[in-house]
Amino acid sequence: MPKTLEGQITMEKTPSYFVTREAPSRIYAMSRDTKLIVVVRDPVTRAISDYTQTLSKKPDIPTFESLTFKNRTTGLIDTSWSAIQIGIYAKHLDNWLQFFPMSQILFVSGERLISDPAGELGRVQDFLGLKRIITDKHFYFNQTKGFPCLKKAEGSSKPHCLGKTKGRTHPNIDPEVVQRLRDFYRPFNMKFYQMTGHNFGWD
Ligand SMILES: Nc1ncnc2c1ncn2[C@@H]1O[C@H](COP(=O)(O)OS(=O)(=O)O)[C@@H](OP(=O)(O)O)[C@H]1O
Repeated sequence: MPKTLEGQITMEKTPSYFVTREAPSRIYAMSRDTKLIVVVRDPVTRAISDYTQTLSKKPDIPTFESLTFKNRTTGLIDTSWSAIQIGIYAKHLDNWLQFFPMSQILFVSGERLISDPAGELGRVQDFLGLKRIITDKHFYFNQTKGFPCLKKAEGSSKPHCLGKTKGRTHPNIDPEVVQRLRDFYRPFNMKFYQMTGHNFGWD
């Protein structure tokens, strides 16, 4: 991490930190005052999104449905598959709470980041002790992209949407498999809502 002067905030983003066993102790050893921000979305959609990303790089992988189960007949879910494992948020959060208090962790709703980006970024700015500089005025909904985009990119006067790898069309997944995954995640989601004191509305 670069050195940070008084009055500056240094940010670093790595999606895999949240699910990496050693990350909390290492970050704690670096600075126990670090504020942590995690974007979470419905773990079922997250798993399908994860699969879609892998599929775009390796088109020959097995179907989502076959990777989901250890045994399709018994309906036993393969929790060792990372696309499934990452969505067990309560388990990962437990690991972080061994080192950091909840007051130092902000969970941003991935769903609200799309439906109300300014509102969600308002929470981020408050959490970081910043003035609410980014507001509704900075966003517009781009019909072609199907997502909110910035009216002006940093250092430019032109609108800016995220790239092609963000907001891909997901493949259709067998609704029975989706339902089985919903049932699988429900208790973990409930635990996560309890731990964070926030109902993310995934059920
Ligand atoms: N404004 C805007 N534009 C485009 N996409 C948006 C936006 N806000 C949130 N999202 C969602 O971000 C998802 C991709 O982010 P990732 O977390 O996969 O990115 S990362 O590669 O792990 O950093 C991506 O997931 P997919 O839809 O599965 O591609 C989007 O749903």
